[in-house]
Amino acid sequence: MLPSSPQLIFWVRTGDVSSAIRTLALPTNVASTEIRAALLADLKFNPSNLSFVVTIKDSQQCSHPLTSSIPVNTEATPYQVSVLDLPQRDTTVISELPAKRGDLDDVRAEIQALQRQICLFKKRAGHESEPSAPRSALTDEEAQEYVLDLEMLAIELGVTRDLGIDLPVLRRFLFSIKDAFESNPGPTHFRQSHQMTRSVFHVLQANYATAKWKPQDSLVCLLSALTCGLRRPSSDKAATKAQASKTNHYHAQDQFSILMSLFNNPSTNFLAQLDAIDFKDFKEALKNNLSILAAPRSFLDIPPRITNTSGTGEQKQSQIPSVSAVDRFNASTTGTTSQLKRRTSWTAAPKKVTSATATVDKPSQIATKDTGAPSTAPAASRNDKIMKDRELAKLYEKEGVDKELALLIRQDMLELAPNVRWTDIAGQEEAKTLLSEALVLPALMPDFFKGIRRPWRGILMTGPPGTGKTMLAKAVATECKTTFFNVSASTLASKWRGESEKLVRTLFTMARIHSPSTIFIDEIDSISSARGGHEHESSRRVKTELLVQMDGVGTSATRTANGQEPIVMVLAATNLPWLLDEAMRRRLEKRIYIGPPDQLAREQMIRISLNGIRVTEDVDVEQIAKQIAGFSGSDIANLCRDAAMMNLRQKMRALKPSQLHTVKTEELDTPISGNDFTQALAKVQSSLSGNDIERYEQWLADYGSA
Ligand SMILES: Nc1ncnc2c1ncn2[C@@H]1O[C@H](COP(=O)(O)OP(=O)(O)OP(=O)(O)O)[C@@H](O)[C@H]1O
Repeated sequence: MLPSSPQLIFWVRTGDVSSAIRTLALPTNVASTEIRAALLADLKFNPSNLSFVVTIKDSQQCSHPLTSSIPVNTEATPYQVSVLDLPQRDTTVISELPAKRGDLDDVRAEIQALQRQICLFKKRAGHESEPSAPRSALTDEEAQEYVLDLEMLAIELGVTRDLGIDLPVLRRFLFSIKDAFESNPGPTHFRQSHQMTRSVFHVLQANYATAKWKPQDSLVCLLSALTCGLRRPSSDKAATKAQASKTNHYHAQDQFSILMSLFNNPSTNFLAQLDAIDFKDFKEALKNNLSILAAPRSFLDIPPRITNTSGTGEQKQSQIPSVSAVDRFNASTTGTTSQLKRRTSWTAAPKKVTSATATVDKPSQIATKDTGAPSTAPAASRNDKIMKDRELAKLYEKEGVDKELALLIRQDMLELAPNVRWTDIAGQEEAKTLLSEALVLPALMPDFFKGIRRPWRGILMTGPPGTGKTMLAKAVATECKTTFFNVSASTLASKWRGESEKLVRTLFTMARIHSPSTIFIDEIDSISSARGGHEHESSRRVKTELLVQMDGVGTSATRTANGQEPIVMVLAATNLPWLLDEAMRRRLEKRIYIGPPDQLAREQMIRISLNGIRVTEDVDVEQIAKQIAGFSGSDIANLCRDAAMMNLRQKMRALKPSQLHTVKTEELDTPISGNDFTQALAKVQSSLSGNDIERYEQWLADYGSA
């Protein structure tokens, strides 16, 4: 049975499964790299033989206390000790013991820290187990995450494929279980059930081949673990009545009837096979669910053989899962309100239908209706996206990416389509060539770009404000088809204080996963100015983490799907290069100057700015460009904007307020004239000074590398 109160679960993960099994005296058929046991949490360090003693009770609490001495002087993979705090859903790795025999004091300190943390966890768990402790409801995002995760487990085991179960059916089922948990508050929560299901999955995966289980057995296993917290109404009639009146009964019916629609023939020999496995928690859960399956008539007031299309009036309603969460989920994966509306109306419809064939849609019907259109193409593309998301989620999990931070990074920093092309940028030819070479060639010839030819770890773009540094970074991402992470260093240091180092780590891990990627760090000076006594401790730590991560770029052990080293280019920009400290400067190996545009680039810029706008013949672009020598790119953009508005402003000024509403666009949309430019030129000044430029040139002469 699932624990009714929060518990600590102690995991010992080792690289060598057999040695862990030996060491912990666990049953040998638990052939998983993750060995689970309820924690008695006696962890003592024995300095005389450099070992720690862990005493573990099995999950039935105290039937087989296991005491074992685990050597910490192993040369093997380090032991990783985690505490899983069930109500919190997170597994917290609280310590990683040294892999090699180190300094005795280090090991002792490590163990002591571990003990302190276990105490803390215990206290917290004790506190949270008080009956009055409120249980936080699942957010939509969490629910989506769990459901996606569970779908992935089912897919990974191959059961969906082997049983031909449509994903929409499975998803509706999973959401209905989640809903049932929420409206049927019991000792167990959906979060715990999800965690339980994961544990079951690991055992299933390890035994799948050897035990020769049928796919439906595995799926029953997973679903049983998931639903075991949902108790069927007690045999006590009064209690049953009370429960039914609270609609618990119907929620249980929901999950049961869908389960039945998936498995009309639950395996009969399954329990016998299961006896070979010492995994009491889920065996108990499974028994509960199989007994429900075996007694449909007593539990549900419906005919014994339930198919997707059977049922009567009220049962029909009860069998329709609560799909609001499904809709929200699907909407969030496809992102269109109209589709959401269509689906909502579809899901609401069966309640009104009285025909005996309208209870639960067949998988094929659901697949079609779910897209809101008869065509299968949108469904295919959405499925592609879901599969892609799933693969990504798997990779994130494999690489230990914190899900919440990943979400924040995706929301705040990941720009999917910057949509700036090289041709949108006037001049800066050298920078364009250098940037595309630095990124494109290593991707094309990874074998060549090794050793001394390894790609640049980082490139610094420096120059006065408004000269196109940000545009260049975006164009790199568009033209070189890389994933683009746009990070403002000052935001990183301020907004994320406390979490910033972790954020930096997560950012780089994600960049490797999404390789080839560009991480653009604007205003790098704000995070990496030369160390001074006044430097904030947390900024210093963020900077250090950034340096560490940049060192890892190009030397990562993480490989892409095709076995290549991930390509992550750090592109930094600053208007104040002289503030950069030496450590950062060294890592930004290529340092290039993005200066104000020359005559040709200014002409180009004017043409780009006026693209699609009518101009009169007296506009002499070459002449204007000469007049604005020393202007930055953004100054030129402002000039053109001003010139384009000049005529309009004058016309608007001549109109009375009442005429403003009736004036036609064509009347205002007149071509830009040479005179407009003359007037605009009188107003717009260059934002750059000669001294500034000299300072950049001096810095580039000292430290530049392009
Ligand atoms: N070379 C250029 N080609 C076309 N437009 C440019 C160019 N340089 C600057 N601009 C214009 O100036 C605006 C600002 O450019 P951008 O933000 O890339 O400059 P920046 O060098 O990153 O400035 P800052 O250092 O202030 O962040 C752009 O939106 C664009 O309109």
